[in-house]
Amino acid sequence: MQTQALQVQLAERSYPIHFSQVPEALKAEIESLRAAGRSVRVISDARVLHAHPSYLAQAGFEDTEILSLPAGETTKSIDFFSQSLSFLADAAANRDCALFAFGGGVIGDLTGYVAASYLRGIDFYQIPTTLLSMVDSSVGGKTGINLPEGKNLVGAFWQPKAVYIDTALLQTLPAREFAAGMGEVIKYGMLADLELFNDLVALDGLDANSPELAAIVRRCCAIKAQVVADDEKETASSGGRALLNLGHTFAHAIENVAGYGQYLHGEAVGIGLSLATQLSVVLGQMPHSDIRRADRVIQQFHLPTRLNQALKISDLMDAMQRDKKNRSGRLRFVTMTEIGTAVTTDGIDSALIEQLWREAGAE
Ligand SMILES: NC(=O)c1ccc[n+]([C@@H]2O[C@H](COP(=O)([O-])OP(=O)(O)OC[C@H]3O[C@@H](n4cnc5c(N)ncnc54)[C@H](O)[C@@H]3O)[C@@H](O)[C@H]2O)c1
Ligand SMILES: O=C(O)C(=O)C[C@@H](O)[C@H](O)[C@H](O)COP(=O)(O)O
Ligand SMILES: [Zn+2]
Repeated sequence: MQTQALQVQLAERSYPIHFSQVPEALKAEIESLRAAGRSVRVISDARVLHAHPSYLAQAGFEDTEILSLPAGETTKSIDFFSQSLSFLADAAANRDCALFAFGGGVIGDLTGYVAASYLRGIDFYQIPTTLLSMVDSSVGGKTGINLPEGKNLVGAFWQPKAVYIDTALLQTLPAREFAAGMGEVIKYGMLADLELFNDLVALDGLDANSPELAAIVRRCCAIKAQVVADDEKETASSGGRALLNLGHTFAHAIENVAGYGQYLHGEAVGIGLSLATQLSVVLGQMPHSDIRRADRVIQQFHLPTRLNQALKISDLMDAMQRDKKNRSGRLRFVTMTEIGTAVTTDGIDSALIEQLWREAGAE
């Protein structure tokens, strides 16, 4: 198994993703920051700190001020953004403050946006603690919070200085959260890596103890690092970073309309991947048999492919109108031409999307 760091290549904003001897590497990082006279602060959530009460101290963070926020999607909000800024301002943190996110995607996205905003930008580091944050959210610098009107509507592209991935932290992750992370793993297979998709199909299951886990996490990070290096701020006129949004036009609408936290992000992505596959089939880009192929793997990892409650189609369509990929008032979707190859697709008839929602259990 490869243990050396991966590099996200972004010229002066390049950074490493560390995978081995993480507590030791973190300790060295903290020592070097402190030796340079810099202050260190951490934002985390109560559940993570409860699950790993001594991890930070062992990784060199003893005597570090830690802001512990409530766990869950509703923490990715203006209120907790404001509270996090006050945490830094109350301590008179300077521009040399290094801010660490210790948690899942909620903490990573929020902390990154706090770092992007405080004093117009301070350094931040990611220590992801969920599968989802290890394979996706800790890499790439999309930071932000939700608004009542839509997911991730406020934020900034702000790259971390380094990412420290320690899969041992996943030992305490609840099974439902592990499954949610698999939503993004399956997404990577479907958008860019048929071999990964087929490897997932062949697995009996996957959990924190599986010998295959470390290589799968690294593979997802490598795909993301490449896509981000090629199109950091999602400005490509087609394809590019937007492809990482496979399934997300549907998923974000579900999360928003059902109420943040009702569906975990990865669960909504499971439904979104199924719908993106159906859309690709209806557009004549993939054979009908791929619907079953996709749904099988999504269900194999304990994720839904249909809604568990009847959301209103009109609300879902409204939420989609606020998707950041849209251009000139027109919806833009990510579809596939085959499993393992994604493309951006514009100009889809909204009646077709409404029909897909209906089949997913909306009304
Ligand atoms: N920035 C990006 O590129 C990107 C990518 C994907 C998802 N996201 C965002 O990430 C968020 C979802 O992240 P998430 O799935 O990590 O959710 P999360 O951060 O809410 O964490 C999930 C739950 O697991 C708990 N937890 C975390 N680590 C634990 C551990 N090791 N042991 C026990 N419990 C633990 C948390 O307290 C929380 O209750 C969404 O807001 C989504 O929009 C962002
Ligand atoms: O990093 C990206 O780019 C992604 O799209 C990764 C997604 O998994 C993630 O959910 C991201 O937060 C979605 O971003 P958004 O721009 O659609 O809000
Ligand atoms: Zn996502």
